[in-house]
Amino acid sequence: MSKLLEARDLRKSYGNGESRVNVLNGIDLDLEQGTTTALVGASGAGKSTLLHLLGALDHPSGGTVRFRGDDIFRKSDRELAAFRNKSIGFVFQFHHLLPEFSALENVMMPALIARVPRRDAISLASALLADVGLGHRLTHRPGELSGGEQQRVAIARALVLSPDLLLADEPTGNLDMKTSDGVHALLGDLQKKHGLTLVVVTHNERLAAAMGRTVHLTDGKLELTSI
Ligand SMILES: Nc1ncnc2c1ncn2[C@@H]1O[C@H](COP(=O)(O)OP(=O)(O)OP(=O)(O)O)[C@@H](O)[C@H]1O
Repeated sequence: MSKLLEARDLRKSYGNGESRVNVLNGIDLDLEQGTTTALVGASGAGKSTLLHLLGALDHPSGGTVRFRGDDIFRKSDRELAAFRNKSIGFVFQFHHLLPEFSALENVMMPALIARVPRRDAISLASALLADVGLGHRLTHRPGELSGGEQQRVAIARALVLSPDLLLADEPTGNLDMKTSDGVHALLGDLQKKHGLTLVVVTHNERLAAAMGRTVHLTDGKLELTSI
């Protein structure tokens, strides 16, 4: 197995002086290519903060993240944005689909922004929507879809530029249990099909245990709780 990502002594603080809060206090984490990691921890433990650093959405206060050996925070902002668009897909609890666009258009959007030719973007997006079980909902707008279906569209959108790493931050946080199980199962299937490296933040320890290894964030440090 080859290493996709290596975080070392990753630190993040917010605020200054007396209002300074140390959220991450030296995180070491290795992600092997094609593996799934569930990230669990209490509310406010810093799970989203860590995911944002792994996905280069924010800069750490200290430490390094190497992606295929490349120290990502040495890149300029412009290089970092290009790296992120190419290599990392994000799924959030609130998926921010564009309400006035169809499912197909929502999934195509990152591809069009990345200047993928329209015809290719349509076929990529249609295939991904079929993969997430929505091949029959291409022209529906988000408001015409259920919560679980909307999250499936968001997952398809996250995959449209073929990322190596998919980061999902409580993707089932506002779904009922049955729908959550379906979305987690889908993430597992897509991880295998696309050979993705997947990190999923979840409060649901039952789903976490079913996903692969679990790492637990507590007091700003990570503990491996299961493999
Ligand atoms: N931009 C920010 N400025 C200041 N403090 C922040 C900022 N972002 C997060 N924090 C603080 O960092 C801590 C960790 O937040 P984070 O959202 O990473 O936790 P979490 O484990 O994802 O929580 P939850 O499970 O409730 O989503 C919290 O105390 C939060 O208030």
